[in-house]
Amino acid sequence: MPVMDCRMKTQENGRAGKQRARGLQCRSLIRWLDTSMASIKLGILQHFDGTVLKQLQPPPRGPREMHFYTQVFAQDCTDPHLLALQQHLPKYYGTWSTPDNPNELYLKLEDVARRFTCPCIMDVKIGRRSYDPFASQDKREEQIRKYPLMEEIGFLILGMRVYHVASGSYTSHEQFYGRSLTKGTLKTGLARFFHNGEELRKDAISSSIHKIRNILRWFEGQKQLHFYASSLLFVYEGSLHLANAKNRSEALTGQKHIQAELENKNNAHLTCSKLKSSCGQVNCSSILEAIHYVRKVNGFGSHSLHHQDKGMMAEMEAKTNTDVEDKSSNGGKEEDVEVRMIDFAHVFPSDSSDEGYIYGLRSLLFALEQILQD
Ligand SMILES: Nc1ncnc2c1ncn2[C@@H]1O[C@H](COP(=O)(O)OP(=O)(O)OP(=O)(O)O)[C@@H](O)[C@H]1O
Ligand SMILES: O=P(O)(O)O[C@@H]1[C@H](O)[C@H](O)[C@@H](OP(=O)(O)O)[C@H](OP(=O)(O)O)[C@H]1O
Repeated sequence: MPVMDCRMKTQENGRAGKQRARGLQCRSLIRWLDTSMASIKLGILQHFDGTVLKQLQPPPRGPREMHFYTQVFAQDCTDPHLLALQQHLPKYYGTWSTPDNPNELYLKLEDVARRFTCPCIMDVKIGRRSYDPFASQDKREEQIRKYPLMEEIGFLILGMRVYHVASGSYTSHEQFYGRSLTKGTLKTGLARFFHNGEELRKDAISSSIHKIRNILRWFEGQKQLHFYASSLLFVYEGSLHLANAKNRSEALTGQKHIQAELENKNNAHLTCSKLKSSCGQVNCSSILEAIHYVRKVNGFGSHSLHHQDKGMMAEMEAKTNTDVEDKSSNGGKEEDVEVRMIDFAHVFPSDSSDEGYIYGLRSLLFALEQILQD
């Protein structure tokens, strides 16, 4: 995989174009991996300590998202709804920046795909409207034009990447794929995410349904927040033999790996160890193929992160233990899949149920249940 020094080799409307627009400039410490996935909406900066970095968007979006994560993961948070919401989000480890540009902030988040060896990933925007109540008329029209069926269907596939077992490679679909789906083709379009070229991964569908139902329950029980243009991130293990045997052993080795990385925090020569260790097969690269890398060097990004890293280790440990316990109590099904809420640039306080998001979740559930039945 050729590594290019920050040459944005992608379409301007893709992820890299956006990052550039947001001012992510070439620095000797940040590299861009050349990849055919570049135009697909499945990318984010990754830190070598196992977290991902989401650059703060320009105001009001970025500060709003940061405020949301800060509120939900506040140490003194006692709000039962917010506490219950934590399990459905990537964990938040505060903000991050480089010493040479302390004003350029990133949200430091748990990498939801990290524990998977051959992660199949799908990003689905949820809700009947993908613009918030304060959006300009132009913005509304632009969003509606992109997917006029959003109101009726309640969700939109923004991108997916599926591991095909026979070829040992991935197939990808970018945003235009989701936008092309109609009520008539929606189920087939969605089912493609769960088809590995040989069989439909009904286990992954069932686990996803279970997780979506939990998120739906949270939404049905709360009246304080409304989410617009927010997504669900789906991840399941694409490698079949790993999917069966993975949880117990890999959770433990993954934990050891993170520990080793954190211990080597000041090692200037740390390279793509995650890539090598998490994905042994040549064609079986992880989400890392579609993302930027942050190379760790002395002092790079280590300021004010020490306690967060420790916190992360403790949480990883707890998570690992939970994984093992959950696996023994339910056969491991739900733990084979991640369904997490992401992208909170348009979350607003309210005093009513979020009917738009609830509609989207029910619609998505209905489609997945239909796929299983069919
Ligand atoms: N915590 C995470 N773990 C793993 N991958 C993530 C995580 N958060 C985001 N991603 C990946 O990064 C992509 C972009 O994330 P996100 O939607 O939050 O960014 P964004 O810039 O707000 O996107 P947009 O505004 O275009 O919808 C997601 O589609 C997903 O593939
Ligand atoms: O999928 P695409 O075609 O890339 O479209 C983008 C997508 O709808 C984002 O969700 C939206 O950001 P918000 O949800 O934050 O509005 C962005 O708005 P923008 O063009 O105003 O950045 C759109 O361009």
